[in-house]
Amino acid sequence: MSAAPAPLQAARAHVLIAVKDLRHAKSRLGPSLTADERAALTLAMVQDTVTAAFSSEAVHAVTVVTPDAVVAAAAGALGAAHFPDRGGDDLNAVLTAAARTVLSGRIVALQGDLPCLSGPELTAALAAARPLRRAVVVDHHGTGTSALIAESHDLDPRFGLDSARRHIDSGATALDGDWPGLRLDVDTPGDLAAAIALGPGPATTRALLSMDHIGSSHSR
Ligand SMILES: Nc1nc2c(ncn2[C@@H]2O[C@H](COP(=O)(O)OP(=O)(O)OP(=O)(O)O)[C@@H](O)[C@H]2O)c(=O)[nH]1
Ligand SMILES: C=C(OP(=O)(O)O)C(=O)O
Repeated sequence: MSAAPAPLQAARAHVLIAVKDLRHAKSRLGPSLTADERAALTLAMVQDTVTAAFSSEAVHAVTVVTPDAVVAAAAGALGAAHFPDRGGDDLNAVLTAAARTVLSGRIVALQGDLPCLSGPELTAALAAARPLRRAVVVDHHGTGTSALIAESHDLDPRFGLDSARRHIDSGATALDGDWPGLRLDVDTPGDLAAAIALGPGPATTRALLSMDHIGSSHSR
């Protein structure tokens, strides 16, 4: 990625993607996958999410917030920076700390399990959020958060149960764009089936193809 001139770079967003230790991630996919498959799929979805984020012209940097060296290395190979999470803090505390290390500008706290995300979707969401102090992209279930967008000092992340409601109740405006890939976070076997139907990115497609009991002939 070539460096943008400073004013343009300042107008673009910094994406933060939190990912927990791969051994513990995506436990709700547990019944249909082995532990190794779950880790491989989690990593592949992070890779597709990072790749899609970098393909958005409204993004100038991506940082993964993670204690996992494998995630940090794989995201680093795609150009992402690493903010180490040494444990002891919850997700929202570690996201707040990461956002504060980015001194100014727009932050997108983005889920890392968006295998169908496209760059144009993220560009459109960031454009819709531009006039707003704080904005939320509600996930496909209507209860969770795919993305929280705000200035770095003002992120106030409230991820977790019913986070869409808690972001809205704390002042974030829900964006209403038609962004199926941005909204489709994969936590359950049903979400995974929906992602396979929509068309996951290449890393996720490759991971699924290696799991012949799930299998996928779908790719973008
Ligand atoms: N760095 C970091 N990321 C976290 C932490 N807790 C959760 N996350 C990430 O935040 C996102 C939402 O977290 P969860 O829904 O709790 O976890 P998940 O791995 O997606 O799914 P489940 O294990 O099925 O709950 C996921 O990308 C997680 O990897 C944490 O303590 N530190
Ligand atoms: C933590 C959240 O995500 P998930 O859908 O992975 O539970 C959330 O939506 O706030």
